[in-house]
Amino acid sequence: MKLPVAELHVHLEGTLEPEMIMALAKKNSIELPYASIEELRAQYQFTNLQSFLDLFYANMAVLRTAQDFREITVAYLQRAHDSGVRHVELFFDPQAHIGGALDLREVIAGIRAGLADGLERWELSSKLIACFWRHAPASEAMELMKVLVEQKHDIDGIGLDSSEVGFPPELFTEVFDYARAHGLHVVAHAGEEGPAEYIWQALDLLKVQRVDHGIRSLDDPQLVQRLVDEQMPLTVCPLSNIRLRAVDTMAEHPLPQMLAKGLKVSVHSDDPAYFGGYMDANFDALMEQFSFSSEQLATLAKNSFESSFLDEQSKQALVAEVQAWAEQQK
Ligand code: HPA
Ligand SMILES: [Zn+2]
Repeated sequence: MKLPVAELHVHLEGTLEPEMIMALAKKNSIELPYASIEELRAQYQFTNLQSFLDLFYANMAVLRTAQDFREITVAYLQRAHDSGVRHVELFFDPQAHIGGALDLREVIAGIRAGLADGLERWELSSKLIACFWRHAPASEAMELMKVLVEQKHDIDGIGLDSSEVGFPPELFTEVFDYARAHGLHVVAHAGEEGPAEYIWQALDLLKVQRVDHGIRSLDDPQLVQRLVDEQMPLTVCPLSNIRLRAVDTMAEHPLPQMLAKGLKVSVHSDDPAYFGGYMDANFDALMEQFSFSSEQLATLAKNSFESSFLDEQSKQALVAEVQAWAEQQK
């Protein structure tokens, strides 16, 4: 039996494997600046978050039809299912896909069709979260936020992603107020490269229900205390942190320290096609370095379900499966 987990921090566009990028470019007659898959793969050397985002945004332009979105969603869910994932809360970047021929409604319909396929084929449940770009003006996010609500687009929540340093959460206070007032779940990337101060802002101004990454919280003991007291979920992405140089080596990754402090951490894959793998690869890398006990693994898995936006009954059923897994390890 695989360790059952929830994937709460994965960007759909970050699951586009190089083979899919080349195939979609060909199908949609899009010229890529790479002659071969090897040339494309050679770009996957990142020095920081921005160096990754530049490639990530360029590559996602190959997505042009609702069917493209459906197919990449199903391909991801297949991969997630294979690695023990039982529930997914999927991010996508609407601002990357509007302005062209495709309507936002078709993008969301394509993703939702893929998510429905996943439920039918693998009983994999899901939520969909639209992330706003923090490098774009907050006024643009606000306009889009209103469109999402007024036109009743089928999303479960909103997030905040892209370039972090220089774009503090406070810029998006109004957007998040609006989302909460309309019953949407709210999460935000904070403390990946940016300072602990951005995590305070995400809590106090955006009033988020989860912090994505949050590793820089360890710089601020008062913040750690607050996060522990509130049992605020932090979605940690080990391979992402290494590949984007937020952390130098796996040996220095703060996850064991975060667990030991009683922070509500869980493990996620962020942009698995870019960072060296899916949920299983993240756990393998952690195990190789830290040899976590089955109790520690069960805590990470239990946290992932408890941090999700599933209803209480579903959470309890999945947590019971984690306990059954832990029993089997004895
Ligand atoms: O790790 C990330 N950080 C910020 N924005 C992102 N968009 C995709 N992945 C990321
Ligand atoms: Zn992310």
